[in-house]
Amino acid sequence: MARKLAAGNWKMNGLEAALSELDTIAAAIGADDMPEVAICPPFTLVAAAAERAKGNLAIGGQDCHAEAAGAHTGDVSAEMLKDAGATYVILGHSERRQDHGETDADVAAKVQAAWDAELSVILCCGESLAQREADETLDVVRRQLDGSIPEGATAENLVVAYEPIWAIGTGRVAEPPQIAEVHDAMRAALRERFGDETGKAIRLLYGGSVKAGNAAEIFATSNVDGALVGGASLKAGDFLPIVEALGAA
Ligand SMILES: O=C(CO)COP(=O)(O)O
Repeated sequence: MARKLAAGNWKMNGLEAALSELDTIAAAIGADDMPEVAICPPFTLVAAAAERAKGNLAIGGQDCHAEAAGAHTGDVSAEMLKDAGATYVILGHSERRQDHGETDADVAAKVQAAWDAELSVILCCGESLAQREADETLDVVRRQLDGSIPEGATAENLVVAYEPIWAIGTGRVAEPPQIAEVHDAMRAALRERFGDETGKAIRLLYGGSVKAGNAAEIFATSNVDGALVGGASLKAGDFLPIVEALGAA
């Protein structure tokens, strides 16, 4: 079974001083028996973070353009992330889908660009509160997976993160049975589409108000191979207990 993954998404947070948190995280996770740990800082810190991670810690971007280069003011390509030292990129986060109108087709094009640049993708999906209340969760997630993942997924180039929008930054974490229902369905969909071996090995992360206090319960849930952590990844003191809980799970 693939190594579990604890990934931190710093979102639009972090000035140079935040790299001291990254140093603390990188120093703490040297041991081989720890899960894999990735931090995805804002673009401005990717190169410095990769330099300071010293190979203990994977570094990722939070988005990339679908094209490799060109006249796209303000955008960053997958190849540029790779060049800066990133090995991961988060794509299809609900904040990008909402703030920038990204569709599943847009996300799929970005995933392909990331793969072309040999980055591993952390692909996000998840329903809104209205969709959950309308009992559409499994359909929404299935549609996002079908539409956002191109052919050619492997356990090395893809990680899928289930992040219910109503649980992001709200302190309202999904209940383990709710997480299990979606993760089991995602696992089945991936096995159906990419074959048993690949579908079983693609890591599935839960994201949405993961904290030290709820991490153990989440990591004990069916088909949860790690977490994508927002707010609690900004401070080493908040993030490391989550990493330890994953190691112990
Ligand atoms: O969106 C998230 C990670 O990508 C989750 O954010 P929070 O952990 O702050 O709820």
